[in-house]
Amino acid sequence: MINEQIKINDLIEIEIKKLGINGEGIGYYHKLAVFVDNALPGEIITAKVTEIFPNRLLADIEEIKVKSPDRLEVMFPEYELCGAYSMQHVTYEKSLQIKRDILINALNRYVDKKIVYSKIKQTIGMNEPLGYRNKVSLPVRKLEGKNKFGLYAKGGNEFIPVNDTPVHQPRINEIIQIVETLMDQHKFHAYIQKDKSGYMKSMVIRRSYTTGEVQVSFLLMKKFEGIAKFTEALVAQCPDIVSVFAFYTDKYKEQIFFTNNYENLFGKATINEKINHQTFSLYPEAFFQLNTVMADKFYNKMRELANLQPTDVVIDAYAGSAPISHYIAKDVKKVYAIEIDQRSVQSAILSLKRNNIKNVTVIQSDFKKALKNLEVDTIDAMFFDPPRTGLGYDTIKQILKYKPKKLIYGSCNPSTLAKDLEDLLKTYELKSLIPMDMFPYTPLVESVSLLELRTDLETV
Ligand SMILES: C[S@@+](CC[C@H](N)C(=O)[O-])C[C@H]1O[C@@H](n2cnc3c(N)ncnc32)[C@H](O)[C@@H]1O
Repeated sequence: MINEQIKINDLIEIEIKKLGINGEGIGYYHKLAVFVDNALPGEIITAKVTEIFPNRLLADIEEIKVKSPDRLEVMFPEYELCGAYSMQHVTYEKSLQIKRDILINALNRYVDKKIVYSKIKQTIGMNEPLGYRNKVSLPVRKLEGKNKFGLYAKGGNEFIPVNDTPVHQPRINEIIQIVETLMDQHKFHAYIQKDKSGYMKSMVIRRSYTTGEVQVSFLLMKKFEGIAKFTEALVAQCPDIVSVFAFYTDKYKEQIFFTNNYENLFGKATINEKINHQTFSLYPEAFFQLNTVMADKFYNKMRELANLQPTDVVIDAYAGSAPISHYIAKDVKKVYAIEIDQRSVQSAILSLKRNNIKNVTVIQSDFKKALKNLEVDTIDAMFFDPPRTGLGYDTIKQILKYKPKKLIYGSCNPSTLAKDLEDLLKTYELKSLIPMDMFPYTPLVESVSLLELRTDLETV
C-alpha cells in the first residue's frame, strides 16, 4: 500500500484536480487522494504531508510550481494563519463558482437521487464584497504589556493580533483600536489564566450597517472597579456606541461570548438595524445575519421562491429575530415564528411590534417540539433556516406529518443540507437551489432551496 511507504513531512508533487466540500484542493498521489488547503484546481504543487489516513493524505502547500490564473496574493496573511477567510487567495468571481461547486460536491456525496444541475443556479454574490461584517467577536490577550484583540492560529494556542481586517465594517476596526488603547490607559487588562490577573476574555462589537448604531459587549472573568470610568471614556470618544454590556463568566476554557450574568453599562439594551424598510431591535445575544446587504437578498429570494398566497398559513422555523416573518407577513394570512433562544425571541417580538405586524405569532421553543404541539390543521409552506447542524431525520419526520406544499430551506452548510435533502426528496421535488455568498472570502456557502410536494404522492 502506497500510504505505508509515505511518512509525515515527505514532499510529494501532485496536480490539483478538484475541490472538496470544505473548499480544499484534492489531487492524487499514486491514486491516493491528497487534501491540500488553499490549493486550486489546475495547480501543480509540491506538498508536505501532514497526516496519513488509510484512504487519504492531508498536506500543506510547500511550493506552487504551476499557478492557477485565478490565484491572488492574500490580502490579510494573519487570517491565513488562523484558517479564517481562507478564500482570499482566489478572485472573487472564481470564489463564487467554487461555492457552487462545493454545493454540487456535497449533493453528489450525500444525495442518491439524481439532481438536475440546471436547478442549481449561479451563486449570487456582492457588488462590493469587503467591509460587510456587522458583528465581530474577538478574544483579547496581553502582548508585550499591551492589550490586543486577535485570533488563535490554526491547530494551536498561538495568538495572532488582527488589525484593519478588510471584511469588517471599517468603523468596527477603528473601535477595536480605540478599545485597545483605552484598556491600556485604564489598566482594564486582558485576563491571564496563569496568574488570574486582568479581567477581559473577549469582546463583541455589533454595528448596524444601516443606522451606524454600535453595541459593544465585554465578556469578563471578574468585575473591574473602574468599568464605569472606562465606559464613560469609550462613549465620549465614540458617540456612535449607544449600547454597552458586560457579561460575566468564570469558565475560561468555554467557547462562549454571552452568559445570563450581565449588566447594561451604558445606553439602550438594543440597537436598530433597518432592512426592507423595517427596523430590527437587536439585543447583544440575538441572532442576526452578519452580512446585512446579503441578508436582504437572501430574504427577498426566499419570498420570491415561495410565491405565497393571501390565504396561506406558514411557519418560519429557526426564526432568530424573525426577519423572514417580517418579509413575508404581508403576503399571507398567518405566520408562526419558532425560535429557541430567549433573547432572539425578545428581539423578534420587539421588532414585530415596532413594525406594526400583527399576523405573526412568536413561539419560544425547540422547532421539533413546537411542531408536535402546534394546534393547526394545515401548513401551506415552511421556511427553515437552521444552524449548521441542519434539520436531521427526527425533525424531518415531524415536518412530513404536515406535508406543506412548499418548503423553503435556507442553509449555511452544504453537507447537512445535502443529508436533509436525501430524506426530503423522497416526498418533495427540488425546484431550485441558489447558492448565496453571505460570507465573502470564506469557504462558507449559504443557499436557498425551493422544494415542492411531489404531485405523484399527493394523489396516493
Ligand atoms: C441560522 S440562525 C437563523 C435565524 C433567522 N432565520 C435569520 O435569518 O436571522 C438559526 C437560529 O435557529 C435557532 N435555533 C437553534 N436550534 C433551534 C431549535 N432546535 N429550535 C428552534 N430554533 C433553534 C438559533 O437560536 C438561531 O437563532
